[in-house]
Amino acid sequence: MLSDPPILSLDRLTKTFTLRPIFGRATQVEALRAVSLDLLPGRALALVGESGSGKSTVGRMIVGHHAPTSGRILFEGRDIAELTRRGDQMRYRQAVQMVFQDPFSALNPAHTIRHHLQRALSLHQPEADPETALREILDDVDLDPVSTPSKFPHELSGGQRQRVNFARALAVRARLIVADEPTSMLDVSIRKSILALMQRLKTEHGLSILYITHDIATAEYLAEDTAVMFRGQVVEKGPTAQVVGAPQHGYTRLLRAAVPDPSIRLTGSDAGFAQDARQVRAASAAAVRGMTEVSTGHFIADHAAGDHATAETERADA
Ligand SMILES: Nc1ncnc2c1ncn2[C@@H]1O[C@H](COP(=O)(O)OP(=O)(O)OP(=O)(O)O)[C@@H](O)[C@H]1O
Repeated sequence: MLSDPPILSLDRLTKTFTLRPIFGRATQVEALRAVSLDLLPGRALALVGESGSGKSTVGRMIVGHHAPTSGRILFEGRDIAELTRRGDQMRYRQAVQMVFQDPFSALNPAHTIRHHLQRALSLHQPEADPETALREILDDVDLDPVSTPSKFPHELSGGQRQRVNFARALAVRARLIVADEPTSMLDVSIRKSILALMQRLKTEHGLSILYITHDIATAEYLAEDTAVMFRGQVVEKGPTAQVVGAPQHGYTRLLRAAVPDPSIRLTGSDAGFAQDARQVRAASAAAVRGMTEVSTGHFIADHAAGDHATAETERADA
């Protein structure tokens, strides 16, 4: 599996937003700075980082909501900017589906679940018997195939609505799901079951998943590979076991330390740790010049400036 070519690659993807206030001068936000990532078929890649690190911008660019300022998005080796034929664009839009944080946002409150799914099924699986296909797809996402079709979105729980969103991706025969914080608006008690559903879609349906999250602990559950973002750059990436289990970049260690895991001990006083955290963040925000492979497939960023501060902090943490 490791030798399979990526289903999706980001090649030095950069996005600068220009903010034009009514008064005052326009300002620029560098949301993404030369992000390069590979997602392998049938696997999950967790894109982890704090709020504002650029994760959602990556997801939105993959599904075409924003055009890159520079860099490329390759789907099965083809630059999506070069998909100029309408048929190719439609196939891409079908193959890559997004599931959002708010399970309500993609559902029309005026329509039943049957309407949402059967429309997708009739367009993308015209050969299938509509009722059988509907039942199977609801079954696939653990929704009751008898009672669910006639319900409206507001009659379902948040977790059930999110299941409908995944069912819709199955209905259009998606190959890649971009799941942007798909559990963060759900009750803690059902988050794990949605992660389990995604795990099953990956293993049983061969779907590839870009799992966007601020919660590094959940990456371990779902994703074979993890990339950590900070201030629009990837600072560490590789197999989740290494990136989350044995992080090498100062920022990832900081993110990991914020996980309430009793096996992680912070040395020194809280004040000392906060001081270190500031140093690590300052160093990690510096431009990434390249990546160093610290073990097979596991890379950490080399920063243009501030490397010294990062190294010092890591020694202090060790
Ligand atoms: N449409 C936009 N116009 C201007 N700035 C934007 C736009 N979208 C995102 N940004 C800015 O880009 C940066 C990255 O935002 P993004 O939403 O990608 O981060 P994130 O890691 O997904 O955070 P969150 O988890 O809070 O959504 C932020 O500084 C944000 O304010």
